[in-house]
Parts: sequence; C-alpha cells; structure tokens
Amino acid sequence: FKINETPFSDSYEIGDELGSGQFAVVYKVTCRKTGAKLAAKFIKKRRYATSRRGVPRNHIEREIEVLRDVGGHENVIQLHDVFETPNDIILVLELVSGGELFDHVCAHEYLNEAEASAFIKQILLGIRHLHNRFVVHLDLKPENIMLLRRGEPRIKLIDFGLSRHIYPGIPVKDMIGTPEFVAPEVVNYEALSPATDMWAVGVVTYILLSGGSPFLGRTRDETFCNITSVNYHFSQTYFANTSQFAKDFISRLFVKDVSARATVDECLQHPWIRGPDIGINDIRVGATINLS
Ligand SMILES: Nc1cc2c(nn1)-c1ccccc1CC2
Repeated sequence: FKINETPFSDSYEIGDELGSGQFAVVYKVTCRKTGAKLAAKFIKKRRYATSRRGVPRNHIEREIEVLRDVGGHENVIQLHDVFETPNDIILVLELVSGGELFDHVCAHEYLNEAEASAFIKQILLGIRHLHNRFVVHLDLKPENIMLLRRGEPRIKLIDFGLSRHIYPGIPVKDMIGTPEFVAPEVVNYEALSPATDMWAVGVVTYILLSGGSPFLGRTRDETFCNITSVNYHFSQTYFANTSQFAKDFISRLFVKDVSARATVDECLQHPWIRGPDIGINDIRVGATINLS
C-alpha cells in the first residue's frame, strides 16, 4: 500500500477526539485544501518484536489492504489516505459522527423490534459486501458499529483491525476477537470463516433486543463454556414480548455447526428482516429477489 510522503499536518488540521481503542486514537480532521471533514485514526506502531505495546506493521498493512478492498459500500467505512510518522500510521477515513451503536442501545436500554431489525439489516448488507469479497470482519460488536448521524438508523462497520481475507479451502485459525462475541470455532481454535461473523450478528441482535449479553459469564472461562455448549436462553424479562420471528432469527445463528449456521444471504431473506412487506409475488419459485 502506498503511504503519503508529505507530512500529515500539511494536509489536515486536527479537531476533536472521536474515539479511541487500545492502540488507536481517532480525531475529527479538516482537509486544508477542500475544507472536507474526515476522521484520522492514529495507530501506534510496535517498536520491537518483543514489545506488547503498539500494533505490528503487518497487521496495520492488513487492515489497510482490507479497507482498500471493501471501500465503496454505504455500510462500510471508506479509507481516503494513509500517512506515517515515527510512532504512528495514520488512516484518513470517512467521517461517521453519530456515535457507536453501543451507546445508542445503552441510551434506550434496548430497542424495539422494528428499529433493531432495521439496524441488523444494514449490518447484514455491510457484511454481505465483505463476505462477497472473501473478507471476514472477526470483531463485530456494537462498539465497532457506528451511526452515520445521531438518531438516523444508518450504520457503518468501522474497525477492520482484526479483519482478513479468508479464501475457501485455506483454513485460518486464530484466537482473536472479544470473548462474549466469539463463535465456538474460535474458542476451540478451529477454522474461522464467514460463519464466524454470523454468530456475532446473533449476539449483536440479542443485545439490541434485550440489552443483555447471551453468553457472558462471571469469568472468561465461564463465557467460553457457555459459547461452546451454546448455553443461552431468551429470558422472560426481556423476551416475553419478542416475536417468534426475532427469536427464530437469533436461533439460526447460535448454531455450533458452521455448515448449518445461517449465512448472510439467508439472514437477509429471513422474515424478521424482510418484514411485513413480503408480497405474494416475491414468493414465486426460483424468482431472484432484488434486496437492495
Ligand atoms: N477502532 C476505531 C474506533 C473508531 C473509529 N475507527 N476505529 C472511527 C472511524 C471513523 C470515524 C470515527 C471513529 C471513532 C471510533
């Protein structure tokens, strides 16, 4: 990937901090030439192979390659430019300023089904764009899903720090992700695949509808045990008034066998996502249904 030779501050003026992760800080920036408002993600470079601080260069390169490949979809963050300083690599990204989906859910405790279904449909459209390019996100969670603008149900998938290309027939194994969102194959150190993202969609859906986390235990090991035994339930407290469609949607994703787990295309066809607008003429045998 080509890195800009000129200094970052020659082209951009730094504004407010938008968010931060373990080794990254994101600022709102203004392009000096055009006045455009963008986001700049400063990723701390790892200085020594034995260090635990910072991100190894090849991981940053992988995030850039993935962003370059998946850019251009309305539910996926767009990469505009890359700069380097002695300590950081700077990704200039499309500005999303509606805050994290995580905060939006917290502000409401949980969402009604229509709002949750609209958010999940957008997440599925973004994921379909990734999976069609053999990209697997591997860190889907409400913190990594941003609202384009406050109060609008339009989302962008933002953090591709753990994402990678996974091609059929080339097994990839790795112990990564956030414990309460990882699928059984991650816990069991078995091959990762697009199905790994679909399990996480189930966890995000469960959280949007209830505010609770389906597999979270008191310890990391308890969480992992709940995941590998698919030990979850729809607590009456939050799911008493939830539709069968919503519960069926979630239960098709919490499937241990990756070959039996719903794919992104099957999810987009599910009645909970297609909603009441299914007309009889959509159900002609063999019809190609245009989902866009
Ligand atoms: N880990 C993160 C975290 C964030 C972002 N990217 N990666 C981001 C990207 C574009 C606009 C705004 C943000 C803030 C949060």
